Amino acid sequence: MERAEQRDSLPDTELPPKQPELDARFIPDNDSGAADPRVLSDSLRGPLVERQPSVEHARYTCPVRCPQSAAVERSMSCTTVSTPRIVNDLCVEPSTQIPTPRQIPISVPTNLVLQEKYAEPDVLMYLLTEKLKHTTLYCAEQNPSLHEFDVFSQNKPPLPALPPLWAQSRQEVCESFDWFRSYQGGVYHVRDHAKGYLLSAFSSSRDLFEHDGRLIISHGGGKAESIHSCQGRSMIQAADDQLAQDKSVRALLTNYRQSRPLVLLIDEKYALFPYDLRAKGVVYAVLGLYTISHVWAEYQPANNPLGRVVRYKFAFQWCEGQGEPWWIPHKTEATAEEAQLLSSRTTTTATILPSPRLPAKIRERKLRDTMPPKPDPIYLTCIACSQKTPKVYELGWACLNPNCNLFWITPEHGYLPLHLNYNRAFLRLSSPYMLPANLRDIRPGTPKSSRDGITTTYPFTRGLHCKNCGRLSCRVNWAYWKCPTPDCPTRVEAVGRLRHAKEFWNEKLPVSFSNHCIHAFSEITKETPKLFRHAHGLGQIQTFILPSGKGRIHHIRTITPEGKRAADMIFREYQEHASLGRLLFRRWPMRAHKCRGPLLTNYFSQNSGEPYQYVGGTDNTVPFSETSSAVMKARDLIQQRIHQALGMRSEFNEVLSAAYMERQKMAFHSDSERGLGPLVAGLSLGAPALMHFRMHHKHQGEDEIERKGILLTIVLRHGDVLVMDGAGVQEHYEHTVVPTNFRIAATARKIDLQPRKVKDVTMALPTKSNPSSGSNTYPVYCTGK
Ligand SMILES: O=C(O)CCC(=O)C(=O)O
Repeated sequence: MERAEQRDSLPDTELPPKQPELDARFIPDNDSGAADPRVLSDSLRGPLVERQPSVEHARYTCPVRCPQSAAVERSMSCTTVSTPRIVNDLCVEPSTQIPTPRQIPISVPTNLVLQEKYAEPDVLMYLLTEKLKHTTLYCAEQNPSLHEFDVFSQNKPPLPALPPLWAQSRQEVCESFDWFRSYQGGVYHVRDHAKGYLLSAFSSSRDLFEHDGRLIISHGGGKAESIHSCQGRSMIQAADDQLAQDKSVRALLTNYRQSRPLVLLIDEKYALFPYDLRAKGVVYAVLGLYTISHVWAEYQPANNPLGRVVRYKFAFQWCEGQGEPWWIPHKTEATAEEAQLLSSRTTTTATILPSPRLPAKIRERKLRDTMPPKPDPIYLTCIACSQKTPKVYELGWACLNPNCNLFWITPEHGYLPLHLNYNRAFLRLSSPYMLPANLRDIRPGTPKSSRDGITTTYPFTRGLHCKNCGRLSCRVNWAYWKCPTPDCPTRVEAVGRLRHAKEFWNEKLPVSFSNHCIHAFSEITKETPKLFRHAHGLGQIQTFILPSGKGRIHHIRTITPEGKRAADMIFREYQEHASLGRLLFRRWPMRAHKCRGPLLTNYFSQNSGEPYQYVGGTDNTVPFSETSSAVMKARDLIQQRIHQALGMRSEFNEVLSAAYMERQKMAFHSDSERGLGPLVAGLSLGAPALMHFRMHHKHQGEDEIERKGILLTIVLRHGDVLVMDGAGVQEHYEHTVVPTNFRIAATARKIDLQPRKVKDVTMALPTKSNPSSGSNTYPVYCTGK
């Protein structure tokens, strides 16, 4: 059962999701209690100086001076509940009445650091409630009640109003907001510059949200420790140094050099944002445009053999010209002090108003920070590499160029320690960056009807920005866009003219062959093509034979124009009925995927006849008696062609109709739902498509070519019928269909009508490199016995 979820590949640019980083400061010691040279002491070891581990370096002082101990040795980190644990710089003595521990695996975000990857739920609860009010912990346990702890959101005030741009799923953002179209990475970059940057849970030390969010410091560029799925097994990939030439870092550095603004977004896990987004049902919110005011590199502790990694840090400053950040409540009257500050500022546009909510102490600090800079120079030049580096930390200046021999070394104190405070002068806002007028409004426009009446082009696949509630959403329905926020009335009709098949006759194929291509390693053979006669002329049949009796694939083509007439009429009828609402083409949520929030199929579909669980199940099924006549005509034509060309009688009781707009496709999958008959046949209408076959991921061997390669490609044209003949085709192969333009397909199957029962099956999930990798378990229906 590997299907609907795989049909809809994530965009090819995507990377596996970021995983939380572990903090190497607290890796348990070896049994002897002696310091492990691999583990960082309180000064991070650099590449040049070999330091001998010493007991002194193996001790940490508890910064909150808890009553139990003033200093905790790393060697004390063990798994018993009575032992002190070190959590995010806090020495924590768990309560003695903790009930029997039950070990559960947890994934640890960077701002909650446990010594080991296992902890008892009660200890976690204790830590969370008693010590870590500002921490979000995501517990990857099976028990849904323990699935997510969000202690921080409990302590944040609810978001006072909806943001001007927000969404509930990553797909909603990516499909409707051109500044951020990365499904899994945190940096969206195009042609070497960054357009969008997502702030999420995986923060690192000294990430900051200052000046009410006008200054945000974050580490960017990936390479965090991550968990990868490999043939069903999870494997940890250690964190690695970020390099200036890594794609994301390089793009951000380009923005910095060119003072090119980019958009910052947050999700509801971003702990430094002062409001709880979830209170308003917001999962993603667009903050606005920022420029990068400073870039530097740091050592961060990491769970890798060196115990540390290089991380690039970026200081993002709010661009003036966008008005006041939307999350700052409007202030009615400025105090005399603030009025003075306002008049002293050089900017002519929006100015900083301290939020009325902020306590007086913070207001004072803000005022101090925004005073004109003291003579203290922020940037100094390194004597070794001649690069200018800002004085980032209070302790002293250090070269922060990771390629320099003096990286991370201060002239006065040697290696910088782990615990560092920022130099306050460094945190002052730099001179404001004024946005060019054309950038001041980043809200997407409303979809426009096209002048030529064609509404199947790529821009019409994009989502909607609701002018009423600010929600970004996907286009779910064929006939209209609708804002999904309950009670929001926004609806935009998508009326377009019907398209004729002949408009696609001259579509260019992205391949050099015109009918098919068999890979040399595939062992697939083909029979000599045969002609056959049908009511309106001649057709041709080409049969491909899969090795070891795994099945056959028949490509039935109608070669005379008269033969295409039936297909022309069905194509037209499909479109008419879809625009009249007699055929409800829509996109369906997939049940297993790696993205946050629901993920919709890439194409529109409607199922007719018997329920087909893969795409929408019974929700997406209209009985044949009520379905559009286009569907019934498509089924009849498929059955006729099979009879005329192959001499076989077939009677299909289910038809999945799929409509693809420009750039939409169905990703690799196999039609192996239990209860499906061995014959699956599809009619192609409209633009041509490439249908590729490759080995099923279950049967992929060690051989790289066999594993990755496409073994057979068939060009499907308007009116063609493609028949997959034999259960072995689905068992051993996967297929994908990539249309060149607007296309409709009707795929018919015979579904066993025996009562079905729910059963757990493991199905694969799409990834960038292998759309069928990974696994996940969810209930599907299958035949009884
Ligand atoms: O012809 C198409 O569009 C692909 C249909 C298909 O692969 C399916 O429905 O399983």
